[in-house]
Amino acid sequence: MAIENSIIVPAYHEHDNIRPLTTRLFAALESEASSTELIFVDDNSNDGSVEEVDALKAEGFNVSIIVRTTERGLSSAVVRGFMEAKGKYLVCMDADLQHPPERVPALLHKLHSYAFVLGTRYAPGVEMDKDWPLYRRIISSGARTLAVPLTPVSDPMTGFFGIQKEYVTKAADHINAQGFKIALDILVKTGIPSSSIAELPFSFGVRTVGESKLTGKVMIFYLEQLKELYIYKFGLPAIVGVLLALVVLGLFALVLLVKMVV
Ligand SMILES: Nc1nc2c(ncn2[C@@H]2O[C@H](COP(=O)(O)OP(=O)(O)O[C@H]3O[C@H](CO)[C@@H](O)[C@H](O)[C@@H]3O)[C@@H](O)[C@H]2O)c(=O)[nH]1
Ligand SMILES: [Mg+2]
Repeated sequence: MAIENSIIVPAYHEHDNIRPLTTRLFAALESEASSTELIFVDDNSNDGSVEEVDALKAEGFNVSIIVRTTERGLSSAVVRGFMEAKGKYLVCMDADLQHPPERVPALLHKLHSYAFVLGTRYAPGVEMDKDWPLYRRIISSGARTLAVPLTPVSDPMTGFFGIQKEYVTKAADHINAQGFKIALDILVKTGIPSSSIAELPFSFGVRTVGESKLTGKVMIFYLEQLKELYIYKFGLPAIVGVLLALVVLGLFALVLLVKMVV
């Protein structure tokens, strides 16, 4: 059967999550399983992930693994997976089961009618796992606030989303594959209108096996990515103009304050 759907999973040291993700995903897909491929994009983890994928393939699952040896990084791994995908409908999700495979069919269903479907953790009826650490919640909401001027979506930080392949192809030359926030980059660079974007609430789980790869370096990458996206969206002169206006307003307020006090 022709492949309609491609599920792309960036994976680094995720050996223990590969089997549960694959079996849960294909079980959830039911009749759509035969038209779906699952692609892991691994950065030379050397942890038995390749052998696990081979075993799953031998059991009949349509799963493959791309092993990159000269590149590293979440977003560039996703871009690589998108480029290799055969399907018209592309889904990106994490390997660590924080994105429930059982929500993929609903996401694919919406993707038939919308160019972009965003898995959101900020919607009525869904919740963060209570065990998600407070410091991660604070970082996430700060990062989310900084992205507000860039996109109207409720969860620009999400790593769980779907996109029709034609839109990736159009944006391919502009996507910044450096950082962790590929959904945000695609949303800004493709300029997909709000009317073509749907949201799908999901409950964000806690990683139970393996470790998060979020580091200070990743946060710096995020700030650099934001700078690039602001310039991309609003243009450098507009950004400089707003900054200058803020400085002038600040000085004006300071002068008023000094006059009131003196
Ligand atoms: N190939 C590859 N995969 C990577 C790399 N770094 C991380 N990954 C994979 O990318 C996924 C997310 O990485 P985590 O380490 O689990 O990230 P997180 O801190 O839990 O962040 C997640 O939550 C965010 C929301 O707060 C998401 O926005 C983000 O995309 C990610 O899903 C996992 O499948 C992980 O193996 C890398 O350098 N290379
Ligand atoms: Mg994670």
